[in-house]
Amino acid sequence: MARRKIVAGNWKMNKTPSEAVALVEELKPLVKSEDVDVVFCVPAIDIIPVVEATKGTNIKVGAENMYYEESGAFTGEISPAMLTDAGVEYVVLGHSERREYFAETDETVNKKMLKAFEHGLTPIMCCGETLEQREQGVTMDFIRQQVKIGFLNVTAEQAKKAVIAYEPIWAIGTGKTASTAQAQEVCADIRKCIAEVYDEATAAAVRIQYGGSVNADTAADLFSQNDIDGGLVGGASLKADFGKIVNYK
Ligand SMILES: O=C[C@H](O)COP(=O)(O)O
Repeated sequence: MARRKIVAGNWKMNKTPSEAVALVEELKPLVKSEDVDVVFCVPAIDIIPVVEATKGTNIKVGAENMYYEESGAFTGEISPAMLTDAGVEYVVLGHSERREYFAETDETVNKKMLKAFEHGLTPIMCCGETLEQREQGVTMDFIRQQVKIGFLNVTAEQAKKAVIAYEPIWAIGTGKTASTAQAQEVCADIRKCIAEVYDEATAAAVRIQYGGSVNADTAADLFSQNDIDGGLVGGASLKADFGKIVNYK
């Protein structure tokens, strides 16, 4: 069965609540699609107004992070139940910016993955190598480790619903997109890794996005690769171009 494409915008730390609503209103008519799942992953404080503003559209709302505990004395954190209660369906986990600036590790990402599934949230688990790792030829060893630890104790049934975002760190926010061949090669190997950990059926079901300077000019080539099922888009998700990326065909 063909995998359904999924194009998600990661707004990162951009847009106040009122700006968020204005952006949703601008993008709403542009991101209509019958064939593509469209997700807006927004800052925590924007979630409630964005859920409200996207009602009745094809747009799903995602969070950019969450904590792995149910509730309690974890000042500043957001629980999975808070997200689901607010109408969130997706959650970005282990973005490289969180790994770099907020000390996220493969182990904490794994805890978050398990908790997200427990609450019926769909994780978009990010992985990707640095430029140094690519130059040293250890890209796949590194990514395989991120994927294997991230999916530890995740069942095959859960894994089938997961989204993995391959984001080479050197391509994020740099304007330097990975070539379609580079992106396809890594996404295919991630799928192979999932097949080794689980089975072919699970590997065939999991959706793998590419992320890193995706724009309206590069989306069509990238998203038409065999193992690339859409994109996780940063900068270009904050402008009208996002509509062109969703409707890349
Ligand atoms: O999550 C999105 C990625 O970090 C890509 O960001 P970018 O499209 O601005 O390069």
